Amino acid sequence: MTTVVDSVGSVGDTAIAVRAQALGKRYRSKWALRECTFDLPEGRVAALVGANGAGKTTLMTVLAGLLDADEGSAGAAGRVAFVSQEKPVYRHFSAADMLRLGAHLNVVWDETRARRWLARFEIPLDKACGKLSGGMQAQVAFALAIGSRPSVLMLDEPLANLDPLARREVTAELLSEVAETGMTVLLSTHVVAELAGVADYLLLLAHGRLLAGGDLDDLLARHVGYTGPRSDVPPVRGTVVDARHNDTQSSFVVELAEGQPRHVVGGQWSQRSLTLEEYVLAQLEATRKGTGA
Ligand SMILES: Nc1ncnc2c1ncn2[C@@H]1O[C@H](COP(=O)(O)OP(=O)(O)OP(=O)(O)O)[C@@H](O)[C@H]1O
Repeated sequence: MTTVVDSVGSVGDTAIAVRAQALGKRYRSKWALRECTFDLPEGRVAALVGANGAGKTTLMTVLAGLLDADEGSAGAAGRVAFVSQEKPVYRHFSAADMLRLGAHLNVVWDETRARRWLARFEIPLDKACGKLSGGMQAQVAFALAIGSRPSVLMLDEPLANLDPLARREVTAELLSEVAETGMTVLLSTHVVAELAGVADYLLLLAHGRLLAGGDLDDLLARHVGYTGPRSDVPPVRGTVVDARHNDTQSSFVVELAEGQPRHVVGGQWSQRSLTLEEYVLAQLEATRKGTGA
């Protein structure tokens, strides 16, 4: 069971908002999550990514304390709010009714903040939620979560029902909430490209296991793309995450060892930094081929 306490510990000077230790969850005999260990520092915006069925929803549900773990432990510091994929709202309630419910159910309630979110996205207060679009209903669910002033906000695929403009606006609003309140955000998504510049921490799940986790800048700094003449090996030492070849050309994604500098590569090779999406795709592809970590 997730322990919600004032503090779940710190690493050096950094307070930890969410800690998972060897966390495991199974449905009957099938493990959906296994040996999941990470420390998410406070004030971060963490992207939880992975293929369909990787275990993202299971992880969030366990972290939110709505499902018991079968192995290991999890803890979150302070108040946790969780918005599930279904973005639950009562169909016959208006947004204003939902806010009243939020005020009634939450120990801490910030009406101004919740109303500000609804106003920002022009959600009518008096219309029954059942008559709002899917994206608008999602905004009502977000407003409720924001109004509860969580220390840790977990959102399961928050961008799924939203149009491209709304997705950009929601991520921008989340960032400003983080800046104002210092809360920690964990959000799962398949729209990885849109988290560039938003997420600063990554949790990458594959088949229920944590494939990679950590500070996004660190992860991206240690993974480099190389393109050059057809070759079985890359032009640098390191772990090959992904390799692609055609008759004349080879491309590699290489994980450099910690502290290993990026050397200048020979004339026919070029190197480049990866985008978040390229990094995630390379890792997922490697797992699919069975070459990944
Ligand atoms: N209630 C359940 N009963 C049985 N198996 C389940 C249940 N919920 C999830 N699973 C299984 O657990 C695994 C992880 O599912 P989960 O929903 O956590 O993945 P996900 O990464 O969130 O997937 P998606 O991206 O498709 O939402 C899958 O194999 C899924 O079939």
